[in-house]
Amino acid sequence: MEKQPRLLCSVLSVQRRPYEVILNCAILAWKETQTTKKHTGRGIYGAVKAGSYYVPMCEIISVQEKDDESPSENSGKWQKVPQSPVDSCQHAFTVSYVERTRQHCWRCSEVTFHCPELALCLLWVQTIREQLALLTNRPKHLLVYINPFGGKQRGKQIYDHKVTPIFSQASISTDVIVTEHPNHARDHLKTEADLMKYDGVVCVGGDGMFSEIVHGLVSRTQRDEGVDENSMKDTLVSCRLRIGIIPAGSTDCICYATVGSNDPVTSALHIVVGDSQSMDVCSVHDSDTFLRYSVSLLGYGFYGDVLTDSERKRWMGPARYDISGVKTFLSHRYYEGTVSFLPAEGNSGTPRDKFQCRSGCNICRGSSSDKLVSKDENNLPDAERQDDWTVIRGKFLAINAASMSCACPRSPKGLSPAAHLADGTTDLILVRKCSRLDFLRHLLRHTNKDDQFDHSFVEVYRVRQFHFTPRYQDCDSEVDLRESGVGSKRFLSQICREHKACGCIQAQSNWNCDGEILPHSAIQVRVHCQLISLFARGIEEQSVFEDPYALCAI
Ligand SMILES: Nc1ncnc2c1ncn2[C@@H]1O[C@H](COP(=O)(O)OP(=O)(O)OP(=O)(O)O)[C@@H](O)[C@H]1O
Repeated sequence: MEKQPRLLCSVLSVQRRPYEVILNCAILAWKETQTTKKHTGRGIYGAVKAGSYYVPMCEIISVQEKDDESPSENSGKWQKVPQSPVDSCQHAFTVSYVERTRQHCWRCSEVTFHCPELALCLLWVQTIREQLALLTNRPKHLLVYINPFGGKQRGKQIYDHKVTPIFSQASISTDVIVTEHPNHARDHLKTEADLMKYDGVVCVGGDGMFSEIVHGLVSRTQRDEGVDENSMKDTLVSCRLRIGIIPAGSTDCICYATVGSNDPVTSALHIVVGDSQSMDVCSVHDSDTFLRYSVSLLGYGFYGDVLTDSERKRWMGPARYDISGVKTFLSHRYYEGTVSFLPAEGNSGTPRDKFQCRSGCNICRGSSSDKLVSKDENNLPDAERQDDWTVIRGKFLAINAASMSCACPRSPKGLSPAAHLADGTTDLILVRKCSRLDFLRHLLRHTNKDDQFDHSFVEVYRVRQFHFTPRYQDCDSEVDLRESGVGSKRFLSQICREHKACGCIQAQSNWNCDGEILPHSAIQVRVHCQLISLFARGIEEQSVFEDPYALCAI
């Protein structure tokens, strides 16, 4: 970090002890002037030095003058007579800032500085406010959608009690819409919302609610920019507004991946400080028809079947996922088809890398130029591009595309631990037909720390685009069928598809698209690099901070 010139330096008191307080445009630091052996201060930013503390300017939430606490006003009680100049500091200001606690959670903390004179107190308040005003990435006006029925139906309560006080402390104004039906937020964003008024859109709910916001905002942006969503070849335009998620759902997978926890206060603070985390979005098409966007997981076979079955058991509540999971596992259905994909080349790493996507990830940072690359790809003749495609045919128990690790408390490392949030790729995981025991071994790897992909029947590829065609929609395979004399089998499975009640094995599954059923088998998927941006900063590593005093030019 570069040394910054001091803006202010004074001796002020904190909890009746004198501190040298320094402000520059990057940090506010305070160091005890008389450290005693007994007192071992804890740096707010981790262990700095005993009695030394600092907060980066970008993590200060607000500064307020504190009411005068002169002894004469506290009448009727015994008062301590001021012994030293520190005791006589009657003017004070309070700085609210972000403090890190356990498991990537943030809290709003405060420190009050007492000043000997009013003029000095006002100077500190004014100077800190001027510095905060220079942080132009902070939102001032937000559009908020609350799903009152997400998760445990506590969305409104969470917003009113935990988020509103933080937004008002940071002087953020809001327009709040409590949704009245599914897709209310999506449709409002798509057609009605006056987006120019806002610096961001916030959803209070779970992953389903976030998906609504993504669909509304991305579709609206393409419409405003004259981009045809139905055309696979068109490069989509990135959204101007950042999205904030206040977790109030049942899984909150996106919050875990982008913030590291599902704590509403932490998410509110990431919004207040104006964090920014880009994210890739996959568009899913069936020929020239746009179907959906996906940001986390596209799953065919096992995960498609679990979701389809669990939807029929909604009345069971969250237990339905476990019951459908066991049922689907026991049915051990596999699906035939053709997967073709365009592998990611360049510096994109591999799905088997040991390092994970974390705050400030170099691979994601280096990928921002991929937006331009993918534009150029559009200009290549089709024949040239097809040479780069890889085609795999087979029988699969599961075909998954993870655009992020998909880590959550149930699967601490996720489906693809090394997947990146914003590198313009998705990790395509093919689980070929194997025994039930082997498939169980594979599923168990989602819950432990062993290599997910270290099985002979599992293949993984980092890709920019992929297509899937189920066998009976695949023209080539008709030839295979005739040759192998199983035409009657095809005829039967067609009957079964049309008459599901017969209970025999279905030839096709559905796609699970970020937890929503996509009733299509043949799809074409393209990753759009960094199409959206969230009020988040990725999962932070524990870092060693420098001595703040070394950062202030004397
Ligand atoms: N007012 C509403 N009434 C009924 N459904 C709604 C309403 N508003 C939004 N929804 C729908 O509720 C669905 C689920 O919401 P949400 O994602 O907030 O919670 P969840 O499903 O419990 O959490 P998660 O998606 O994390 O598992 C969303 O797909 C959304 O479209």
